Amino acid sequence: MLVTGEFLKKYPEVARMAQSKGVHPRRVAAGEISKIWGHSGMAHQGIALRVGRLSGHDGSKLRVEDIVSAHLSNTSTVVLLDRVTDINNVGAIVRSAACFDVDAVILPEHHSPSESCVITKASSGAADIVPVVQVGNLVKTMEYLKQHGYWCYGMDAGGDKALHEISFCERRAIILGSEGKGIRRLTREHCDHLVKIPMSARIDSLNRSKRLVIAIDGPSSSGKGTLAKELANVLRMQHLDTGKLYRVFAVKFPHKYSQARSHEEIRLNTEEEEEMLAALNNDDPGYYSEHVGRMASILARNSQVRSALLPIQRQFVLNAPQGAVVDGRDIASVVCPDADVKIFVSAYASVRARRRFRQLCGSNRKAMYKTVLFHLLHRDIRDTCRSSAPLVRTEDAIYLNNSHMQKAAALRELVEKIKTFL
Ligand SMILES: Nc1ncnc2c1ncn2[C@@H]1O[C@H](COP(=O)(O)OP(=O)(O)O)[C@@H](O)[C@H]1O
Ligand SMILES: Nc1ccn([C@H]2C[C@H](O)[C@@H](COP(=O)(O)OP(=O)(O)O)O2)c(=O)n1
Repeated sequence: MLVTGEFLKKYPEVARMAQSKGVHPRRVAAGEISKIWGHSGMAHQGIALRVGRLSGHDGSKLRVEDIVSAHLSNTSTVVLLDRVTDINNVGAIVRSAACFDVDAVILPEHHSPSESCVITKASSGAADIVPVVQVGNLVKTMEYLKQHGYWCYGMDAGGDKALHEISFCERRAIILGSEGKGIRRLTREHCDHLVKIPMSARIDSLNRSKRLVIAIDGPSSSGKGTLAKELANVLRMQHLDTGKLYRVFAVKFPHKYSQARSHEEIRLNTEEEEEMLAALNNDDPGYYSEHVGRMASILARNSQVRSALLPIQRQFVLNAPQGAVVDGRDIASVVCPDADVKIFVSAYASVRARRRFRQLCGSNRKAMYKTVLFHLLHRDIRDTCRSSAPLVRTEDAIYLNNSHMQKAAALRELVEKIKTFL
């Protein structure tokens, strides 16, 4: 044991305890400990103790099998780190794991801080409470855990469920990804669930004081609705899904369209407008069917319909005290031409069709990829080639093609760009 004079003055009892165990502290200068320690990014507090390797019950290196067999018949939580490279983060996770009664923290041998002494130090000793196990292959470890009754939950900003919506199984493996990049693709594919933590923490970092209007346009299934919703969430703004407004119109007031003579104004009275606005908060899956989407796209070609819906959209934006994120087809060009930020979101048609196909399968609706692609291409043509307020990319719009981006990455990129407008 090496200790500095300062440490001894502050904690004389530590030296007494060590001596009672047969360990004799040697007094050294702080620099000597720094030299032995060798990790310039991490300070020491004036004491160093050389110990044997962190080990399992039989003195060998601890393995995942040991953890599993020690918790065969009961509830168990293990945490897996997928390339978390920052030692301070590893330390903080091990400390949290000790607080939450986690049975082990598992990390890959490569691409993780490997020296047990560093992990012990960074975790402020919590690594003595929670076993830290290093494995050769994280995915194989997940498979092994699954065979032994564990469910794998990947923490991913693009996850489908929020943390508070998940009821965890009794035996669970929580997978945390690396700083910035998150969980790797293969690891993610082996997760049973992807869970996100609602992102309110980012709001402060954006430090927003200005009222903003953000216009987002893009073709069907480009992800504009998902991005608009998340942005509104992050920026604490109202979200207006104008496509939904057209869908609601197609469901509730198709007769207004069919009965209107050409060039006759379509009128919606106050109650009808309120009914439409109320329906925006109605999550009835009927509104999202392919049939209603097609109807909406057909009605949306008509300039009388567009004129009837325009004041509702503009009023919504005017009434939003913190501003609004509005998504649709003609937002930057017609609804909010003075928007502070304009964004055009796109993705290749095949990618969009796959997303829509998955969405339909996920909501238990019958779908064939080819049919979905066919309808989507038709919708693209209708929405971009119509004479009244077609889908266009305005010159001043930020362009985002998210074909090869996860939802979280696309959101991150937009947040970074929007920061420059704050
Ligand atoms: N970057 C992305 N990667 C994978 N799937 C995505 C991405 N963005 C959106 N999705 C999914 O694609 C589907 C359509 O997205 P949505 O936001 O509704 O598109 P839009 O509003 O442009 O029609 C949804 O199921 C959504 O979860
Ligand atoms: N601002 C808008 C929003 C939607 N529309 C039309 C065109 C779209 O095909 C339909 C349905 O829009 P919606 O955004 O719900 O469709 P997708 O979710 O992108 O498939 O409404 C429009 O013309 N102008």
